[in-house]
Amino acid sequence: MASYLRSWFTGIPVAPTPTPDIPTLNRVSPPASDDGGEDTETEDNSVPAFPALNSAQRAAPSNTPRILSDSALMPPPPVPSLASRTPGVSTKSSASSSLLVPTTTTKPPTKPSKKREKVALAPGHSPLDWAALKSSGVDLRGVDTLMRIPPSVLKQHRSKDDAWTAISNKVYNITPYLPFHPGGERELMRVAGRDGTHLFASTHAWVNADFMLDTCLVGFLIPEPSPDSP
Ligand code: HEM
Repeated sequence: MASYLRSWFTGIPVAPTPTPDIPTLNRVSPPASDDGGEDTETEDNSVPAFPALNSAQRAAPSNTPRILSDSALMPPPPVPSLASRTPGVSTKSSASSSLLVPTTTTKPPTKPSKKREKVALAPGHSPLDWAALKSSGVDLRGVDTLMRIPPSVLKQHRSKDDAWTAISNKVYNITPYLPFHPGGERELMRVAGRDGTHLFASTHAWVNADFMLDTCLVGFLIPEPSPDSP
């Protein structure tokens, strides 16, 4: 066994001692004599060298990292026209590598076309007050039943105290909502007596008119009936 281990550690193959009846090729396992034969008396207890004397580690020149000198290092990439730059002046050729603010940002921002006015609502007319009024059970429709309303009928309701508008084919009485509208009465009156779907959506598409005005529903917008129809 000892000779087997020694050959494994040192890497030097131990020449098998061929015996007449055992072919050399079959000697893959330690020889039977290792278990307690003649080798036990001459057991080798010497500690093998580590790394092995003929190992690749020992063969390597040195594993200490080599400190490269400046001349041995890869040179940095050339900086185009950096040296010839005048501070504060943009050069077209070095526009991509320049640290200057792009010229496009020096233009003043264009003014918004329309200014949205903030409207101060009267006390007691906050969105919460409107929600409370809606759920109070007070009649906000002003009509007994829901109706089919053609544009000609809608047109007749365009005064502040009797204002209707159509949004997505639903006709609402907007009179009670006028003092609660965050955009102001004047803006809301622009859709009185007509289809306000487009103006409403272009102003605040995120507002849920159906929810805001559900208790103000008076009917549904229908196409104008032709004069010939009965
Ligand atoms: C007809 C039903 C309408 C309802 C239920 C309604 C409802 C509302 C609501 C809830 C807000 C507040 C939105 C928010 O804070 O984000 C608002 C704001 C506003 N609405 Fe309306 N609106 C209506 C129609 C209109 C119309 C027809 C116009 C203008 C033509 C208009 C102009 C505005 C404006 C300018 C604001 C902004 C107010 C601000 O920024 O403080 N609204 N509206």
